[in-house]
Amino acid sequence: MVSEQVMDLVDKGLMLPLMEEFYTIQGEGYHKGTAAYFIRVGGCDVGCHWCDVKESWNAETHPPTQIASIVDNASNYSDTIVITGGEPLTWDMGPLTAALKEKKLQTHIETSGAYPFTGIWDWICLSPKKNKLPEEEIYAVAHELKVIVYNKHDFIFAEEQAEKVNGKCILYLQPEWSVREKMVPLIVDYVMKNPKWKVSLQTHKYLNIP
Ligand SMILES: C[S@@+](CC[C@H](N)C(=O)[O-])C[C@H]1O[C@@H](n2cnc3c(N)ncnc32)[C@H](O)[C@@H]1O
Ligand SMILES: Nc1nc2[nH]cc(C(=O)O)c2c(=O)[nH]1
Ligand code: SF4
Ligand SMILES: [Mg+2]
Repeated sequence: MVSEQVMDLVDKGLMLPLMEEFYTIQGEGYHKGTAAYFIRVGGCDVGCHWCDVKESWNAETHPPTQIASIVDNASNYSDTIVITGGEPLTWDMGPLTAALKEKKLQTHIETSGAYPFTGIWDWICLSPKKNKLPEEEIYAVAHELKVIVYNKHDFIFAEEQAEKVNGKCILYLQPEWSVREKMVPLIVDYVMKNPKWKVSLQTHKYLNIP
């Protein structure tokens, strides 16, 4: 049981349910290939059936952790900190990102955008989900749009989402891992026909790193 005091600190974003942290190479999207420290925050209600981190969903299984200790630790590893989850925007990202910025660290987020936008971010990767669409405000500030392609309808969904993002946003199609053999040829063909899109692969899975 978590005390009411801890629940209040989590509500304020001063503590966060921390699932795991690891220093690795960003595998996906625009910053692919760049060393970064990942902070995976528990809690997600979006429910993607193909989610590759379902253990993250239940916030109660991840210990509420003081943001000061998360930041002190992260600053030992890298100048670039990727906040992921779970769905990080489940929580108020304001205090965590303010503390990271105070240490002059680059703040990146991986998000579905399904909850209100909070935090100070140097890079926003928006990966929208059909079952819980992004809140409107994130489309104007996203730096990259990364649509997961599980079936052919996802190309239509990708175009709908591309209509909504700002003009500078870089557009990626990323195969859902379990169907990659089937979807990669379709994505390659689609990108050659529609070159405003780029291919993103989960390169960390090919490299056998976290
Ligand atoms: C696990 S999610 C956590 C962050 C946030 N909840 C989100 O979905 O953006 C991190 C990234 O992995 C992608 N992802 C999750 N499962 C995947 C899978 N099976 N194949 C390809 N990409 C996947 C998500 O779309 C997202 O871009
Ligand atoms: N190496 C590596 N790159 C990633 N990019 C996004 C990830 C995520 O799960 O959010 C991820 C991840 O889990 N590992
Ligand atoms: S939104 Fe992200 S963490 Fe949540 S179920 Fe979907 S892929 Fe997994
Ligand atoms: Mg991942």
